[in-house]
Amino acid sequence: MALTLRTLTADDLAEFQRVVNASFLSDSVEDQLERWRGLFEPERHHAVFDGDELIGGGGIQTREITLPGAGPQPVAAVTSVGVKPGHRRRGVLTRVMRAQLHGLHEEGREAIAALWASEAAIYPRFGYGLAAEFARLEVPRGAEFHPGVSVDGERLREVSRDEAMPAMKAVYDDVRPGRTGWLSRLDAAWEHQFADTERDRDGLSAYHYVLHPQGYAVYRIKHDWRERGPRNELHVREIAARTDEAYAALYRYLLDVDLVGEVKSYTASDDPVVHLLDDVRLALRGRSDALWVRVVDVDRALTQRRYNSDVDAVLEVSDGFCPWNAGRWRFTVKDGTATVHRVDDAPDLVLDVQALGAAYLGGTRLAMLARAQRVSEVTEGALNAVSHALLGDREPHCPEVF
Ligand SMILES: CC(=O)SCCNC(=O)CCNC(=O)[C@H](O)C(C)(C)COP(=O)(O)OP(=O)(O)OC[C@H]1O[C@@H](n2cnc3c(N)ncnc32)[C@H](O)[C@@H]1OP(=O)(O)O
Repeated sequence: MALTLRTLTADDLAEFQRVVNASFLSDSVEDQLERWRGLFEPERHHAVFDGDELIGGGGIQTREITLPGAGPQPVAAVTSVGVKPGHRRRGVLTRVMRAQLHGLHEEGREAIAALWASEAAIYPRFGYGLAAEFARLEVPRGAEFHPGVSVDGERLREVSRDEAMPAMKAVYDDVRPGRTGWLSRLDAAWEHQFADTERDRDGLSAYHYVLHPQGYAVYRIKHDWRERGPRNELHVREIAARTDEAYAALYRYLLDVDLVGEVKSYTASDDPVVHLLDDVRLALRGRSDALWVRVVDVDRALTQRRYNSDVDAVLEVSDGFCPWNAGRWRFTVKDGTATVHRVDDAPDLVLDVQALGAAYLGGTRLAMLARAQRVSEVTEGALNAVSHALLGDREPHCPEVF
């Protein structure tokens, strides 16, 4: 039987979530459904049917993402992608990806899409490039800061979720416009991110909420009591602060919690805590892929962020999945602002749209991608010039999996 694709209605949520949960090898539970409902935009979700049977699909959340120098801008936040076991490798995902990306282009909606990938091999074929990584950090309890660190001496308090939430939202919204990769969060997204049922805890404690007048931290404890003394782990879920002093104060608090052996976090790859420490080697660190970005429309995407330096170069872009992007584009930056026009001129750089997505948030260097044979320089000097223009002041970071 031929497969069909359509957008969803509110009534489809339960079945859609069952299929997506099953695809992730998870059970479906009712309270989870209610949590999803607040984030569910049925008309932005596509599903594929085999006859009457929903066999797979994927969705978009309407969000903003902070871009280098340009603050929050629209992003199609791609989520809940899954295909029923037994119906894989029949092209279901490909149909959903096409409906999403071609739809965004045809309707002139978001100029970029972004996602977290369950497996890194899935999305490059659809033009997604690795734009942001996260760092895994482990710092032993009590690790000292270097002598020049100033913490502001404000009292930090552990409070209830109800007291913490409004303060957290206020801090987050103040900090977000300056943090490349951070997403807008509706109340439903906050509820989802900080849901705290027994199942969400995965054997760890409930969330602890720490407030500072200029910031907050949320953590769980993983118990580990040993004969030689407690080695409990403190897992940081999120930390944000309006000032560097408040950030240091929050970290100092976390590093001094009694009965803890190790403080663990998944954080920005340039989290300053490493350099707050007197002995930087005390911070064990690793990196993994986080946010993948897809440039939907080259011209609209490149003009909606700002740049580090002036440049004028012709980019020859290949794009097998979204052919309207393929061809030569003159990319000119003056005083941080770009203009982008289709041209027939000879190219200075040749690259795939995937490389453009990877470099788009200012973290992944085009010059490095050239060494990985993903970008070719035609005109000497063009590579370093464009690469430098794209770089951001901070590493992009996405503090939530959506
Ligand atoms: C943003 C998110 O939600 S990420 C979550 C993604 N979902 C999951 O990981 C859940 C478990 N996996 C699944 O549900 C499915 O296997 C999916 C969604 C990953 C793929 O769905 P399918 O319908 O089987 O993909 P489809 O048939 O369109 O495959 C397209 C191409 O991608 C390849 N591909 C598909 N899945 C994978 C994978 N996991 N790893 C590598 N390649 C893959 C296929 O081989 C195919 O290649 P081809 O065009 O050269 O033949």
